[in-house]
Amino acid sequence: MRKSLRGIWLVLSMSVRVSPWQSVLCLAESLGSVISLLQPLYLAWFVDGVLHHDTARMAVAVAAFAASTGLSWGLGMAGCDARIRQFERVGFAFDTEIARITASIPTLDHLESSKYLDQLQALRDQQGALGMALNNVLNTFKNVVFAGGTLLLAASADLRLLLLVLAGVPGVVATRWIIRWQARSEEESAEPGRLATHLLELSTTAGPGAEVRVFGLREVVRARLDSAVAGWRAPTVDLARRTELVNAACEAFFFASAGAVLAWMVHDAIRGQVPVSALVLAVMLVGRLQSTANVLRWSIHNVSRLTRTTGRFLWLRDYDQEVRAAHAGTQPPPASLRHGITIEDLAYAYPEAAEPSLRDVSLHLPAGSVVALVGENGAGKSTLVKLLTGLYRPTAGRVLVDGADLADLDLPAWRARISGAFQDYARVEFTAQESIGVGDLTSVDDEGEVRRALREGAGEDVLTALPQGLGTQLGTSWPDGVELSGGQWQRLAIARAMMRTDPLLLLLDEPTAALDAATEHALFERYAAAARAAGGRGAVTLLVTHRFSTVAAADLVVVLDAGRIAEIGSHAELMTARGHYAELYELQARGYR
Ligand SMILES: Nc1ncnc2c1ncn2[C@@H]1O[C@H](COP(=O)(O)OP(=O)(O)OP(=O)(O)O)[C@@H](O)[C@H]1O
Repeated sequence: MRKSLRGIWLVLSMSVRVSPWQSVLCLAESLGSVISLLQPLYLAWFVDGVLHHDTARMAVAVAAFAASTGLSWGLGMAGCDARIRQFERVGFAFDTEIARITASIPTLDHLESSKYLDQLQALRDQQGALGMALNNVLNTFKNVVFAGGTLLLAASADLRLLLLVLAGVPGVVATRWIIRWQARSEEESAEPGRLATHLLELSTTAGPGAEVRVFGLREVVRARLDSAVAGWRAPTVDLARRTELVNAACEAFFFASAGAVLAWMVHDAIRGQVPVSALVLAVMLVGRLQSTANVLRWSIHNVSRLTRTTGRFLWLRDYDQEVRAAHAGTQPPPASLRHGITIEDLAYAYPEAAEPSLRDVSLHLPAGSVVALVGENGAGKSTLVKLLTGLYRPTAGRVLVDGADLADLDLPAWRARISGAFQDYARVEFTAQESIGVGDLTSVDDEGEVRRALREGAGEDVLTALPQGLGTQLGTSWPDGVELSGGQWQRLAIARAMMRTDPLLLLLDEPTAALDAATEHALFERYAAAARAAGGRGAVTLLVTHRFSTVAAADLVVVLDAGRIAEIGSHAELMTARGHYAELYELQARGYR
């Protein structure tokens, strides 16, 4: 009940926020429905007037009927129009809010949790449902008012009609079952729905298209897609079948009961114990009571649907607030680093992962240093990089920036002092200038700065592939858009990382994987020289790479193995130690000879 009230409040307050006047106008429909309530009574008056040859009564009945019909129709039209317009606006306002919350959650963990993704999928599957929720609230209000009035009218005609309320009880009970089945069906559909979306992307987008064709995966993907779609639809089909069956049984029971009550009243009318006008009213009210029972069931149904949908929205909002509360740090980052970045007993486990991906990591990255992070695939390098940006919350331990806990720092302010190129770099399909320039929003329109960043990231060659230079639209899915190679996209990502001129931490997570070893080496030496030149700021440069030839230029090499630090020291120290690093280094060096 509390959840339903919270959901109704959420929807109504959003409606008032979107447009207070339209919200009030929406209530006109309910008023029209109250006015139309008394129409059976006017008909009964008319019949009574006919039976008693009372023309005045007949005229009053006709006038009342005509006036109430006209008024309720007019109010109904105005209210319905307002309701439709308003629920569209409210739906749009909720969609915007969902997009805003999803994009602004400060960490990434949620995007890797299946629980979160299932909730989001259910929210997306019910797209528009939050707008419809306003419709449901208004309809429920109208239905409840109408049902109450109908019951009063029925009681005034003949108390036996109230027995039909009991005949509606099985329907109400059945509605509760249907609601439960529906919630289960939505949950069961979420995961196969996500799988179907993923498989559809695999089979219809250009990126994975090559592998799908080369490996002949079309049939495999299609078969899996069929089974995912079947898994996604099965709960809905099953729900529809059960619902129809139960509804038919409830209606049959209601009409059988109504037939019995009416037969009883006809029997009494023949004996003169019930006036004919009351019988006319009763016959008309049976139909109304039946539709009242139905709309009440739908109202219960709608309120529970609304509760579920608003519940998911509120869950998302609460989650956002919870994450924000956990990152409520307000301390500004230092203007420059004097000591460096210290990692203390850091551990991190991905959501729902059985084992932590990093554990017992303690490390000091001195101010002004160039650090190389190496290790085999899955060693935990990218995870460590993301922890330094505050994209994940450590499961244990902490990161200290010149002695200040990262958790106490103002996260957006800290991120404003980081720059980087990441393994999963973004293909920003804007113009080339904007695609690079977004690395520093304050200079996005400054062509000179963008050219400088391109130069520092060794990406000038990319300009030759761009017919309109920096003004070229990127991505062939846009008019006049140009597609780039993987390496060219990556060079733009590196240039983007060069846009910020005063980062305290420069993260380069295999940004050069698509470049040849010599270019990577040259680039890294350039970064290292730039980092040393900017020594006054104490910036730390952290490079993740698999190429040991590049690593030798770093001040410090950190070797990660299965989530732990295996070795640490300068290239020379690690070579002298003749450990795992030296072994891997020589292995690669032999490969190049
Ligand atoms: N989103 C995720 N959810 C669960 N586990 C993950 C996720 N991302 C990475 N992992 C796991 O965490 C471990 C470390 O992954 P990480 O990407 O940090 O390794 P890496 O050293 O950067 O590897 P690579 O050199 O291949 O990029 C791996 O065992 C990986 O399976």
